Amino acid sequence: MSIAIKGGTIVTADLTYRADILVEDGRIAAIGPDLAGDEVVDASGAYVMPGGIDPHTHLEMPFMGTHSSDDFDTGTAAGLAGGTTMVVDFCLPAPEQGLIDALQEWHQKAGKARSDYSFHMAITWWGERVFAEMPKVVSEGINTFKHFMAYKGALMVNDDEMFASFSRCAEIGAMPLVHAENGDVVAFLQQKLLGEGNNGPEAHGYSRPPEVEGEATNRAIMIADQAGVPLYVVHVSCEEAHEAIRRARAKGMRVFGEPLIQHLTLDESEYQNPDWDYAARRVMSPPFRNRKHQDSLWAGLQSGSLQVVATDHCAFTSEQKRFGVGDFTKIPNGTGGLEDRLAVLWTKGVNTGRLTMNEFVAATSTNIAKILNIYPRKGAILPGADADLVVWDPAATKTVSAATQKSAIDYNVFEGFELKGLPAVTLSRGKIAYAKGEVRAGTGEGRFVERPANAPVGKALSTWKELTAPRKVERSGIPAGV
Ligand SMILES: NC(=O)NCCC(=O)O
Ligand SMILES: [Zn+2]
Ligand SMILES: [Zn+2]
Repeated sequence: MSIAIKGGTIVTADLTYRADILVEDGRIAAIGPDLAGDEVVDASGAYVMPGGIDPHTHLEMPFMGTHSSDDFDTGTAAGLAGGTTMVVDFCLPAPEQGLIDALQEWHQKAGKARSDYSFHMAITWWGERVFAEMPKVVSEGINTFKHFMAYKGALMVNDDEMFASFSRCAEIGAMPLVHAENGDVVAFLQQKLLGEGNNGPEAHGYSRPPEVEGEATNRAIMIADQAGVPLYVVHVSCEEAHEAIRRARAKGMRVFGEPLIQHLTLDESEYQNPDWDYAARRVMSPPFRNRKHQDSLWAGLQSGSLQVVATDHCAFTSEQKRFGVGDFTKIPNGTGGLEDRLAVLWTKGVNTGRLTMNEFVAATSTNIAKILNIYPRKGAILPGADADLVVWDPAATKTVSAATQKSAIDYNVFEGFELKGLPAVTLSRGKIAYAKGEVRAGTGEGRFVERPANAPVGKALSTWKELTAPRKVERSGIPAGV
């Protein structure tokens, strides 16, 4: 069965033009005028863009004594309703657990996905087994390895482990990711604040100042450079971290930065709310920052020093957040955003003139497809690409409300936001997955997307590192005794 998307304006990362799209067998079969299909999607007055790719989600994540409440079913339903057609989640091996064993567990969980998905593999401990299994992970279609520099005593890895893992990534054509916060300093500040009686959600922000993020980002960049591998910094929230990335890129280093839609649009005043639940629902790491940091992140997207807008969707209910009453360090860290990422970025970015429509597509889809080495299968509107598309109605409006969301939790951090520009129809591999407010893709219809190793930037960097590696100077006529 074929579908013709007719009358719309195609918006990609580099072009805006009027054309129809014919979709057949899950792929884009043709782009041009007057195309016909078995079914027609009317896109007049709308933009047709590559479906969003969210490279940072935690669905059914085991964390802080509980599991995040959106699983691959509700999480990907929320994504499709918001125009996101692929998520990349994090596979988290338990202490001493093998990577391949953990991967099997994550494949099991993701069997419920309604949209396509992939995984990053987290390095949560270090040893012979992890070293040996990393290439197997790559042969299973995963080319990224995540390192937490925070969450001391849980997910955190130390510098020597990071250097060993980054070096292994360089050997096997993979790319490391980092959650960059100095976990030792955060752990110290948490205890200090608690000791001083500062136990509410606002103390979460005080315990993770921008400096700890900036320091860790600089450190990760240095370690990646010494290991000879590109680096992707997740949830960049502040000028200090952005500055480190900007400086590294200006020196020719291959470093990518990912701000979140939450950090771009919500600020630290949220933690001062007198309602404990309200503030706790917004506890995530890094925490929300002030206006100066938000302006820095927007400028990074505009200038190209930051490339991707993600969500870090890790949704806990109010009841789960209450684990931390009396001790902010026990509030499960994480917020939602999958359903609203595109519409909030459009409203606050495109409608305000901060971003062009093409920059919007780059930041929500195309750039990450290139970084993760799945372009142009994903992130493109080209013949042969997967027909993951969103028909975007720039005139549609809504007020964000937890009461109408697809996510399983009982609140929304964007509650009350007035959005203009919404998905009308989302297609996932050529099928209508969302239309008229209803998710049509069924549980389990999503597919795992394999991501090959040796992405172009990684290959270029290893060529350069090899060319410029230290070489012994061969000398003749060396005087005796020297
Ligand atoms: N970000 C957050 O607070 N929770 C999810 C885990 C992580 O990404 O650090
Ligand atoms: Zn993180
Ligand atoms: Zn995360």
